[in-house]
Amino acid sequence: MLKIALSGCSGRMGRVIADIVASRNTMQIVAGFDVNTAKYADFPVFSDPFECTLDCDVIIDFSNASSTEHLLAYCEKHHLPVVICTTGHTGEQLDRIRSAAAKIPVFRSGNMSIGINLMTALLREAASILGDQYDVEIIEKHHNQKLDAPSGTALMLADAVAGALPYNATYVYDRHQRREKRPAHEIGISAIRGGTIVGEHTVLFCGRDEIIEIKHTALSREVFAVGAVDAAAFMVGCQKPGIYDMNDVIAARNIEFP
Ligand SMILES: NC(=O)C1=CN([C@@H]2O[C@H](COP(=O)(O)OP(=O)(O)OC[C@H]3O[C@@H](n4cnc5c(N)ncnc54)[C@H](OP(=O)(O)O)[C@@H]3O)[C@@H](O)[C@H]2O)C=CC1
Ligand SMILES: O=C(O)C1=N[C@H](C(=O)O)C[C@H](O)C1
Repeated sequence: MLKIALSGCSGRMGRVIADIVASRNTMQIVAGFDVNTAKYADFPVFSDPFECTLDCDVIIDFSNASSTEHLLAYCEKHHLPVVICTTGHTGEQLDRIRSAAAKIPVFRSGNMSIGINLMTALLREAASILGDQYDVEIIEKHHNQKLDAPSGTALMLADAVAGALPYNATYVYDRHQRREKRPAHEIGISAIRGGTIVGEHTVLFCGRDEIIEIKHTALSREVFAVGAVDAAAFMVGCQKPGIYDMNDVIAARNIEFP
């Protein structure tokens, strides 16, 4: 039985994860960590991971970027693999994640759905073919409760495109004070917030007289939750310190993207 501790257990994603784990007989949530300790689940919830003395095999984290450093200290102390799904990290927080990966297995992805991870492969292909003849713009849409912008996914998609372009792209998040034509070699990233949109990401390659759009729509939070639970099972199997992402989980299942 896989024993999971769930960070951010009282939040939107935490509650979906708890339902999915409860529906599987190979795993259980033994503890939750959350600043909000209101009772939503049938496992104990701790406001600080260090208060928890229960045994677990892996941590899944959907909380807040400000809690990552403390959570990593706990994982390092107990030598536990961690699946970080939280987004909105600063450069410093990302450095801390990388330094933890020298000691423990760390999984990190801005999006846990198979569809978005396939999309990154399609984007790499498109960017390498279209090169510098097409302007790249990314539009992401999310619910009005989301704290960070742009989304972790939008940054992940931008990185996939940028890595395949023949130039060093600059990311541009805001044009409202600029009074100039759109320079080449930019990737524009726009964030829209409203209502209950689960998550929509569109990447546009805009050329002369034609536009190619590659778009992903998440219709429920389950797509992320299933990916996170699969990643947790994968991380318990892989004992080596290092940084892992959804491509490692997909490869382990023998699914091949181009
Ligand atoms: N990688 C992926 O595929 C996905 C990533 N996400 C990311 O996961 C994170 C959570 O999303 P979501 O569930 O919608 O957000 P919620 O705000 O619904 O849930 C986060 C939970 O964590 C709690 N929390 C806030 N600060 C801390 C802290 N310092 N320590 C412990 N717990 C804390 C919140 O409490 P309170 O409400 O009281 O602040 C809340 O209960 C976000 O960063 C989001 O972008 C979301 C979906 C998919
Ligand atoms: O906060 C969310 O809801 C989501 N966050 C992730 C992100 O920042 O990309 C993933 C997903 O789009 C939902």
